[in-house]
Amino acid sequence: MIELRRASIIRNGRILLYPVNLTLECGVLAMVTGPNGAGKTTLLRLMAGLWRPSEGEILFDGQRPSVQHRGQIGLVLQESMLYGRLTVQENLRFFGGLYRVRDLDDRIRQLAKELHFERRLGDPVSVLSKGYTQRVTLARALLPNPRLLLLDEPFDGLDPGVRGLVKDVLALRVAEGTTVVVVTHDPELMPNADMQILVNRGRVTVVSSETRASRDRAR
Ligand SMILES: Nc1ncnc2c1ncn2[C@@H]1O[C@H](COP(=O)(O)OP(=O)(O)OP(=O)(O)O)[C@@H](O)[C@H]1O
Repeated sequence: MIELRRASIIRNGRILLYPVNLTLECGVLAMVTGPNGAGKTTLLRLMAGLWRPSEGEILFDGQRPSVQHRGQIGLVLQESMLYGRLTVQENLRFFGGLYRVRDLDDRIRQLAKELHFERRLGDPVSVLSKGYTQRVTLARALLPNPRLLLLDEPFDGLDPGVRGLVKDVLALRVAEGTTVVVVTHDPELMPNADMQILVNRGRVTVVSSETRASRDRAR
């Protein structure tokens, strides 16, 4: 699905990510861990196409990234990227419009139900708690049904019940074939990850990897 070929990020003469080779197939759940400042978010930005590789290249389905691929990537960074003065519904309508999501109101209702925030659709985002904001941010990323979902600390600030809910939502997307990459400081939150990626001082290492086929065989 996505392949990084000796892709690196250099900013102001500093290497933030050393050249990395990494391939993520469809329907893989990958967990990215590592200390603060290691380069985890930088890796997400690189995969999302927000930052171009300084060296090397990224391929989507074997092709150079295009505008069409951008629409297939859902990205949740630590800042919510929602408009505080707009309601939850208005925000989702706005982003859904950008992504040209079909049957938008139905899709919004469906995601609000799935992520348990239907009763907050009319509230301005600025009054939401962190846990609700996280869920709405995830819904924004899920609106266009992305094939690649990149999440930076999606469990941060969630109570255990909501963490379980978000995990289920992600597991369902993985089962449907979405490739999901989750940055987390707590590996115990992702015991089902097919792939563990460690980032340390800009160096990316795949610690363990299990293909979908081998995972299915083990069941
Ligand atoms: N826009 C930028 N320009 C230059 N350097 C940056 C930029 N953004 C981040 N960095 C640097 O890149 C390095 C990696 O940062 P990054 O945010 O990827 O780390 P992280 O592993 O996600 O950390 P954390 O766990 O604290 O979120 C840090 O030293 C940071 O200062």
